[in-house]
Amino acid sequence: MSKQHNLEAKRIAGYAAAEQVQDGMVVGLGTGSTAQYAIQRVGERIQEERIAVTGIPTSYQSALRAREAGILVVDLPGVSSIDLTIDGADQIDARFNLIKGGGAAHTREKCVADASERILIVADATKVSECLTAPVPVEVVPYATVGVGRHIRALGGEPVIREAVRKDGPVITDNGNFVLDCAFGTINEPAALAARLNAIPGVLTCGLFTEYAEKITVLIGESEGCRTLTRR
Ligand SMILES: O=C[C@H](O)[C@H](O)[C@H](O)COP(=O)(O)O
Repeated sequence: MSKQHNLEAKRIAGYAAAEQVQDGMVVGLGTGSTAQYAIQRVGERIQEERIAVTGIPTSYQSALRAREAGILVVDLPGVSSIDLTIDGADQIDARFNLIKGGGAAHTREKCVADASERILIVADATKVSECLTAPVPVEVVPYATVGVGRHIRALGGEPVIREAVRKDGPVITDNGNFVLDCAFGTINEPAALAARLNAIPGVLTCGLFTEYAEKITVLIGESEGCRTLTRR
């Protein structure tokens, strides 16, 4: 898939998800290039249809984009529940386990997912895979980085500290932490791995989302339109 086709697929998925937002909803706003299209389209619908939407951002990126789009933004502690969250993913398996955190936002994304009644995952077709195989982002308290790396190697992973692109040194998350990208090869038991990773002292959250399949709908953008994926 060319970069242009890929962006168009993301736009189609993001826009389709935004159409599911209804007047009066509290909506979780995901992070990343696909979720940004949904934010943009929700903003347009607020202008065009005069619907009332309260947006709950999952990152500074989504808070800023939502503000630009004219969406009223409230932080997560300001609401008791979220009607619908629209978010992207780095990989989606056949059972709707996810790998998230390519944008280092997975901790807040998981908090928002947890508070949500329904979750729309928007992606292009390259994100769909029978099993999870992509590196797992793990948010780590900087003080604990070396020890966490040792635990991850003992679990069979190969951790790499994520480097910033336009700054020397590590990526710093919105929570002030580092991210270790951890390659495990094919992940046969994602829930068990997530539990082990999340139990390491100094780990804030790993990017494996394994507990939300029941409330997830996956929308895949394609040149002919948007396809809803069936969970197996
Ligand atoms: O931390 C970032 C998020 O989990 C993103 O939703 C994920 O990385 C997908 O991003 P994109 O839509 O840009 O591929």
